[in-house]
Amino acid sequence: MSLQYGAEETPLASSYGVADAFPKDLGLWPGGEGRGGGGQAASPADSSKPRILLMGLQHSSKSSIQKVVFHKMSPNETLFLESTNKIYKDDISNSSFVNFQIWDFPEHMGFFDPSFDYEMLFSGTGALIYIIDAQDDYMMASTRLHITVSKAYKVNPDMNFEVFIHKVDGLSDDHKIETQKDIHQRAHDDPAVAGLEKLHHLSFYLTSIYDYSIFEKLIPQLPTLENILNIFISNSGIEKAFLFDVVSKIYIAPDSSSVDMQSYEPCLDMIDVVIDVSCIYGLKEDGSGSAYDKGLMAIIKLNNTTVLYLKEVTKFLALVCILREESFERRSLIDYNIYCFRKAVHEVFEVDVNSHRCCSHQTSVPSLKALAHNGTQWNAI
Ligand SMILES: Nc1nc2c(ncn2[C@@H]2O[C@H](COP(=O)(O)OP(=O)(O)OP(=O)(O)O)[C@@H](O)[C@H]2O)c(=O)[nH]1
Repeated sequence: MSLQYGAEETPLASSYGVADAFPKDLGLWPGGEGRGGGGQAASPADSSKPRILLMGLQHSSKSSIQKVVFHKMSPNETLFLESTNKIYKDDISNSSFVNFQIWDFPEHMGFFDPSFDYEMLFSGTGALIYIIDAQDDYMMASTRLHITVSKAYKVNPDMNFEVFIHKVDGLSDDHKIETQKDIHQRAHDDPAVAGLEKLHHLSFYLTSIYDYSIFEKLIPQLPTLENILNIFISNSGIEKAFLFDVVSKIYIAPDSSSVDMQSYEPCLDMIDVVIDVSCIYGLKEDGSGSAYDKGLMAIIKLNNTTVLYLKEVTKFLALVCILREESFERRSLIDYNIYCFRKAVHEVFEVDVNSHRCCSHQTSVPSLKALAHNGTQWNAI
C-alpha cells in the first residue's frame, strides 16, 4: 500500500477562518490538553503538513494505534488509555523520519450533528483511515464508515480512504478472511458508497498493534525502503540487515513477515549500547552535542564468527548488519554498497519532501524505479 497525502499549503490565516466555523459548543477547540505525550488538542493554528485523519467508533483503537506506532507505547499499556474527547493532533516529525500530522478524531463529539463543519475537517486531509474493531459487532461501524466516506468524498474527492479491520489478533485465520469479505461486501453494496467511483478502490487491511501490520500500514516509505534493503543485502554478502529508526526502534527488515528474534535482538541491543556509550562519553562537557552523529559507526565481533556492523544512514535511521567474518574482510566493498544504500534512502526522503513542496494535489511515495533512474549502482560480492 502507499498512502497518499494532500500537500496543500493552506495559509495560516485561512486556517483560522475555517476553524472558527467548527461548532464551539462541542468543545473541540478547547484550551485543555489532549492525552498522552507528544500531541495536543487541535487548535485553529494548525500547520499545513500532510494530514492523516484517524476515525472510527469509540474504543476502536484510534489512540492505541497512534501511541504504539509513534510514541513507543507498548501494546499492553494501551489497556489503560482513557477515552479521547477532543480532536487530538499529533505532529509526527520531530522524533522520527516520517513527517506528517495525524489527527485522532472522536466522532462521538458531534460528527453527526447537522451543524458540523465537514469542510474544515476534510478539506486539508490527505488520507482518512477508518478503523473497525473486528472483535466487536461491526455492523454499526460499517454503516458509519459509509456515512463518513461519502461525507468526506463530497468535500474532498482527492482524499485517500483506507479501512483498518483492526484487533485481528483475536481471530482465527478463517474468521479474519470472513470478516474482511463481509465488511468489503457491505461497503460495495451500500448505494451511498457504490455511486462514488473512487470508493470502488476502497482498501481494507487486517491490522493489530500486537504485530508488524500496523507499522506497515502507517509508514508510507516502508515498501520502497524494504526493496532497497533487499537489493543492498543481495549484493553485499550480508546475512541479515535491519534499518532502524533509532528513536522509536521501528525497523525495516528484508522479509518483515519472518523476522527471527535471534538476529533482531542483538541488532537492537547494539543500537542501545552504542547510543548509551555515546551519551556518556561522546557529548561535550556541557552536555551539548548529539549522541547520534553523522558518520557514526560501530563494529562488534561476536563469539560465533559473525560481526555486527552499525552505520548511520540519516539523522533518524541506522543500518545494522549481521555478516560472517570472512565476508567482513571485504569491508571496503560493503562500505561502498552502504554508501549507495545511504544515497538511495536519502533520495526516497528527498523525493518525498520535494513532492510535498511542489505539488498542489496528492503526492505519492516514490518508487524504486525513480531511484534507479537516479543512477544508484550496487557492487556485488
Ligand atoms: N486485542 C487488541 N486490542 C487492541 C488493539 N489495539 C487496541 N486495542 C485495545 O482497544 C481498546 C481501545 O483502544 P483506544 O485506543 O482507547 O480506542 P479509541 O478509539 O481511541 O477510543 P476513544 O478515545 O474512546 O474513541 C484498548 O483497551 C486497547 O488496548 C489490538 O490490535 N488488538
